[in-house]
Amino acid sequence: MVLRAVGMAAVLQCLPCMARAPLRPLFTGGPVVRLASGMALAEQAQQLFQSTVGAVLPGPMLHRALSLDPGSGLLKVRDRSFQLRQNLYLVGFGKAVLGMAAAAEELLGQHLVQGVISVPKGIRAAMEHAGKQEMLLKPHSRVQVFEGAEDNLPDRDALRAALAIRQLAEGLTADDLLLVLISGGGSALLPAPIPPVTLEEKQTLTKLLAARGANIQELNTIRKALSQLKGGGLAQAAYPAQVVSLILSDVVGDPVEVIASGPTVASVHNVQDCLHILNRYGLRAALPRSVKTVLARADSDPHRPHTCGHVLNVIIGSNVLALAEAQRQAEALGYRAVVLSAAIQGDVKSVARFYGLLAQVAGAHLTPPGTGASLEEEERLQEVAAELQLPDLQLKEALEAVVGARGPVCLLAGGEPTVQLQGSGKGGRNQELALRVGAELGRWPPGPVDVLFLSGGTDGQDGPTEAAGAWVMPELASQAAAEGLDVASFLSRNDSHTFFRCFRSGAHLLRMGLTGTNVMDAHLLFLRPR
Ligand SMILES: Nc1ncnc2c1ncn2[C@@H]1O[C@H](COP(=O)(O)OP(=O)(O)OP(=O)(O)O)[C@@H](O)[C@H]1O
Ligand SMILES: O=C(O)[C@H](O)CO
Repeated sequence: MVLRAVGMAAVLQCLPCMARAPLRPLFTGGPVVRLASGMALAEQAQQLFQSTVGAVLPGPMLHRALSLDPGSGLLKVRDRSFQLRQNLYLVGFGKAVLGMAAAAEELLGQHLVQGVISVPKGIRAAMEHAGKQEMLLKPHSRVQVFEGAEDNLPDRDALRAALAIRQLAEGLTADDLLLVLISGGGSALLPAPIPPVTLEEKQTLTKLLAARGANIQELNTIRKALSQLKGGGLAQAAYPAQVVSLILSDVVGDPVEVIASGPTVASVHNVQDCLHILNRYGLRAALPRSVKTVLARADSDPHRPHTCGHVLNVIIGSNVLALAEAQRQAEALGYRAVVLSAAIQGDVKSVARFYGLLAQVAGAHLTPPGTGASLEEEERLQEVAAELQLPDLQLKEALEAVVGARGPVCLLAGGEPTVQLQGSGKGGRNQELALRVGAELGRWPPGPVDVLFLSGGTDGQDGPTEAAGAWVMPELASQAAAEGLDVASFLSRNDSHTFFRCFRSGAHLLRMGLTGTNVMDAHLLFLRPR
């Protein structure tokens, strides 16, 4: 009751501040802690986040992955070469594909005959508005653009795009090379249900599975079984042309068969796998007749599984790559930097607890004996880490590095925690994580170490908000209380964005607009002994 009253007061108090607070650009947030270099810790954190995103922007990624010898027309992709002679075709689907296509056309345009891409509704206008010309195709581009899949759901526009992509692929010959640009969101942007399954039926099934908690592997296994193009179908349609897929990963572990439902990767799943998943989420009994028909047919279909021997699938950007760049930049700024994990998953509350304990334990290693965490906290940290089951976690290595550092430390991680929505507030998983970590950090007595935690979505948009994420320090809860903002109350409503818009007039929000890329989230934890 008390909490609710405080929360309402805070919201009311917030409204005027939201009305008058202008959106602050990145780098102008209220710096509080200064490093020896003179640059504020908050500024460094935001700069590092920008570097993380910068490493996986479409242009730099494409240029790293491809090289063209203009004289001979020889295209090199990794250790493979392809002869270009006006025989190049391009298709693409995903949230980051507009910028990828622009970069590809700039690099290979002289050989490009035709292209078709399927990208999210409104993305061209958003990029134009943000002045990101490098993400836009040139006026006389050979690439036809379809916009669709509003709210990340397959729709009629995306279906039209998928049919145009299929048509282009089916028209190719053995002399042609098909460049396929793939990024997250590609599944919804390439719907081509196998008849008699309809778009509406596929949409309903996808929504039901997602709402009942199916993970992306499960969801995409079902999508593949019901699609003409997913699970290797696109590669099959393009045969006998050579196919090169350039993939920007938005899935932990970069599994090519899962990202955008692997349209150029032969599916290894059978009907039993699908039935198992449908059973698990209580959907088997209520399946539409059309879905049952397609699943029943699948086992005896001579065209499946698709063969993909003519395909080269290449991951050109990922969370791992982005974190590696952030680590390099942090070390250039004088930090001892360690990548903890690129596979952070699990409930946001446990993830926040993990970072809170990590900050305390690492902080203790940086301060004189007796001023920091106890053995008990170290054990709690190990327990929480074990519960999260992060396959690639380098916790021991990170703590050893902290012990050896005796100076500023930056621990980096990435992935995609989940938020179980309970309230009707406005937020995203990054802002919620940051707010929860802020609350955790405030629970410990402050040691002689400055601490800052930042969480940001590399696509620049955290949930349905205009911010990419937020950054926090241990003083957050007490400073918020002084402004009449109760952190727990905002958290109970999943209202992290409203909190950060109010707190210090939005100074802790990361605002960079849509970045044109998407490799999940980045988490940066800075510790600096005073
Ligand atoms: N009020 C809220 N507070 C916290 N998290 C929220 C809130 N509303 C939505 N979300 C979370 O935001 C996520 C959806 O946002 P977003 O589009 O950024 O993620 P996504 O669908 O995983 O796409 P991408 O992988 O491109 O980032 C969901 O995980 C959802 O739980
Ligand atoms: O499109 C999809 O399937 C998801 O974004 C995972 O890549």
